[in-house]
Amino acid sequence: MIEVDNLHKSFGESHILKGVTTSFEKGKTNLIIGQSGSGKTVFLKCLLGLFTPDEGYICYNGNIYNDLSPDQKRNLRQEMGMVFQGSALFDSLTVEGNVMFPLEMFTKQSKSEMQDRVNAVLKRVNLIDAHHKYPSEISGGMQKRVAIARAIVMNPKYLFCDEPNSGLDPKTAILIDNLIQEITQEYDITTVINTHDMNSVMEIGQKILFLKNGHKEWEGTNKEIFKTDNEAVTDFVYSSELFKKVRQMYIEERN
Ligand SMILES: Nc1ncnc2c1ncn2[C@@H]1O[C@H](COP(=O)(O)OP(=O)(O)OP(=O)(O)O)[C@@H](O)[C@H]1O
Repeated sequence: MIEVDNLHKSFGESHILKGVTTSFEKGKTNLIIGQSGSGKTVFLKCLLGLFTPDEGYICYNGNIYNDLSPDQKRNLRQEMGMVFQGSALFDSLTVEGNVMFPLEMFTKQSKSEMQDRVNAVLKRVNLIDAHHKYPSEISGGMQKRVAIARAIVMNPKYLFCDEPNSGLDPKTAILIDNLIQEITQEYDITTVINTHDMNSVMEIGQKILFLKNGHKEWEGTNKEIFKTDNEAVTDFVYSSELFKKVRQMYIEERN
């Protein structure tokens, strides 16, 4: 579980995060949504320990980050997996090499232990015959699977994903969303996902945090987002005609 209390972050005169308080439960897919520039990436980077908040704190399974020693902070970072926007695979390494990379960097496992672990996670993301291919030789959806395999190879307690669906067709996007949700539940990970994708909100938004101009405008579940009367949320979520119609149908069904 991650608890965030009164988080503030500024860059010079620009006050970006303005007192965000929220929590993300483990075993759940937690989504951060909001318009471009609302502070989602800055918030995710604070959760990753890449930015130091100016005020407030972040607590990981009961441990306040600021109170940890440098060694404890290093250990905590190794419990975090990250799926970057655009996958960020190493072009010069094979699929297997990409997934093995964190094990080689951060563990003292033998070659055969690492190989077993790499095989297991590649199998888990349904990539069984791409071990020796290079990123340029596989599809965007397969690259995302490799990125997810690499993010979970160290058995993380926390998984952060920045726009995991960007650049994917809607069907592949749903498969990737479902895979992230299954893995989150299976391994009881606290997963936080930055997204613009309204399909993701509806499909896997077990908890949704809506940021507006750096503050928490609304939070709730994908079921609750249908019912909310918060104008900022409805303006944002139902900016497409399709979703306006879906909401209307839902309201009519309820009445
Ligand atoms: N390192 C930085 N230094 C200065 N300003 C920054 C830095 N990182 C982000 N910002 C500013 O913080 C604001 C919020 O940016 P952020 O990237 O968090 O938005 P976002 O909600 O993720 O947007 P998008 O959906 O477009 O990715 C922007 O005005 C951005 O210019």
